[in-house]
Formats: sequence, C-alpha cells, structure tokens
Amino acid sequence: MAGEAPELSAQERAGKAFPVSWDQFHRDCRALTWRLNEVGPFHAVIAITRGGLVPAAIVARELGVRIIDTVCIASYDHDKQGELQVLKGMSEAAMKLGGGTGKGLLIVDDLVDTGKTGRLVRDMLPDAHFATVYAKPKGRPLVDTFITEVSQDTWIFFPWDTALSYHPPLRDGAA
Ligand SMILES: O=P(O)(O)OC[C@H]1O[C@H](OP(=O)(O)OP(=O)(O)O)[C@H](O)[C@@H]1O
Ligand code: HPA
Ligand SMILES: [Mg+2]
Repeated sequence: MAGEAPELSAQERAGKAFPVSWDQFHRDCRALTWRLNEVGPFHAVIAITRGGLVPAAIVARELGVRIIDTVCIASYDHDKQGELQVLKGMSEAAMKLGGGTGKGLLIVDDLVDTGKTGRLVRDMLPDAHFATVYAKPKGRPLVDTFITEVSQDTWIFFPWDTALSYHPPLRDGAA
C-alpha cells in the first residue's frame, strides 16, 4: 500500500553488527567444548544445518565423537525469517542411539536468535543436550550450553558469510 513503511529485515531490525573472524569462531567453539566436556560423554553430534555444520565439526573433533548426523532446517532467506522448513530429519541410526528422545545426543547450532529453530529441535529431541556458540536473549532459555550472549538488536556476521573489504575511517575526510 502507498505510504506504508517497507518491512525491515531481521538484520536491519538488529542494527548493530557483530562480525566474527575464523580465528574468533574457532576459539569460541573450543571454549564451548571445554564446557561440553563436563556434561558428556555424547553418543553422537547432531548438526543443525547449515550454520551448525562448522561448530559441529570442531566440537566433534575436540570431544572425539565420530558419529555426526544432520537435521536440515531453513527459515532465513538471507536475513528475513519465514516459515521453518524441515528439509531432512534425523537418521534412524542416530535416533536409535538417542533412544527415540535424544538422550546422550548433542545438538549443535551456530546461534539461537528468536529461538524458533531451537524450539523445533527441542520438540524433536527433548532429552538431547542443545549447544550453540552464540545466544540472543529470546532464544537463550532453549539452550543448555552456549559461550557468548549477544544482544537481540545485534546481527552476527559469520566468517563464511563475509569477506574482507575496505572500511572508511570514522571521521569524515580522514582517509
Ligand atoms: O533462533 P532463530 O530465530 O530460529 O534463528 C537461528 C537459526 O537461524 C540461522 O539458520 P538459517 O535458518 O538462516 O539457515 P542456515 O543455517 O542454513 O544459514 C541460524 O543458523 C540458526 O539455525
Ligand atoms: N546472524 C546470522 N544469521 C542469523 C542471525 C544472526 O544474527 N540470526 C538468525 N540467523
Ligand atoms: Mg541455521
């Protein structure tokens, strides 16, 4: 409708930027593993794709877990959240390892934001341990273990989504 404000993307609503480098991400994943090592052992790691694949590989390597499965969920088209779509559920083998409820399984994702994705996986595997590297306040209650809390009005930029580029100086004309 004419005059109506355009819908803001989640990233525009978030406003602040929190860029994460590969080094920082690796360090944060290792810190997450230190905490998870106190909770395990785990039979298998379940990565929530795609963002959960990178931390899941690092965590599984540190914890010596070699069985890794995926739950493929999509909701954000770049930075706009739509309906959650489960594109692929867990394998029967991993489900069996978790006794049907996820007991002894470790679910890993890069972050929780609104918590919608987290809620869906918790409903699928109520007894699993759910870990993320970053957590925003709305999603935080759904996570068992995380490393860094980031405010709800911040957008996290992951290293696989970004590239180095020129940034002008803060002060006009200082370049
Ligand atoms: O707490 P929520 O508001 O549900 O958001 C968190 C989810 O959003 C992102 O995934 P996305 O759906 O963008 O897919 P991707 O992992 O393939 O990038 C992120 O990796 C989490 O899985
Ligand atoms: N960064 C990247 N992807 C996301 C975010 C975020 O802050 N929230 C939901 N998906
Ligand atoms: Mg994701």
